[in-house]
Amino acid sequence: MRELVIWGSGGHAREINWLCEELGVRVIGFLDERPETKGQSVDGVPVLGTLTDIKALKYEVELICAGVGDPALKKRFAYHTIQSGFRIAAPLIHPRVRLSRRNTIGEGSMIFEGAVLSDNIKIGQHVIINRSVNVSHDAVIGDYVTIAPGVNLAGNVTIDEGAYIGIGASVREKCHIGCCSMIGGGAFVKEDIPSFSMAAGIPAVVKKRLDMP
Ligand SMILES: CC(=O)SCCNC(=O)CCNC(=O)[C@H](O)C(C)(C)COP(=O)(O)OP(=O)(O)OC[C@H]1O[C@@H](n2cnc3c(N)ncnc32)[C@H](O)[C@@H]1OP(=O)(O)O
Repeated sequence: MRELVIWGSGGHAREINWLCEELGVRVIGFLDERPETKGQSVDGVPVLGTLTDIKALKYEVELICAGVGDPALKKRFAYHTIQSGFRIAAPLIHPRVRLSRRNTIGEGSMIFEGAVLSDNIKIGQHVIINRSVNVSHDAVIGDYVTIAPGVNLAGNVTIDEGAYIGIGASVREKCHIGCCSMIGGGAFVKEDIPSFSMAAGIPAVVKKRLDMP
């Protein structure tokens, strides 16, 4: 049986734990940098501390770094996990996801129930595709991207590393969303969005520039 440890112990980490229950994958514990959470039990799964606390499990468990929605945090967790010599988990895909065998999905990524990913789609590492997301043909989704529930991406959309697509947003065909940008919930993106921008509304317009991490 696969055994996993999940970075994070909040709502999203708990949803991954549920996904793992559905897949028959055993979650050994959560990791959380906040010292006060160590030793707590979340949905019956222990919070183990940080990577230092699970050194003995290095060659036994796979790590999920996308246990939080924030792309920058995912990236930091992944950096430390790889530096410490732990293995990143193979993708987690809910049994009720539809996807073509011509799609590629990077390690540490996950796809939740009800998502449909049609043909020739490339998904990077540590990507979250949440429930009921529709991804159309030829999309390219970069590392650490988070796509919230109910998002619709039309054909040939490109989303660069570290972008966040808010709940229920839709993106028109061939649009490009730049690195680390955020799209507000419910938006309709009809033009390219530059990197490090927050865009929202129908149609989506850039509301503010975001700081580089
Ligand atoms: C299972 C789960 O729970 S998954 C999580 C799902 N949650 C989401 O997807 C959340 C999506 N988040 C949002 O939509 C947020 O509003 C964000 C992240 C895009 C922006 O948040 P903030 O940076 O705090 O934006 P802020 O409040 O400063 O707003 C800036 C401007 O954008 C507007 N704005 C923010 N979000 C939206 C939106 N979704 N639609 C339209 N306008 C918006 C604000 O009204 C404000 O406009 P103004 O300058 O004219 O007054």
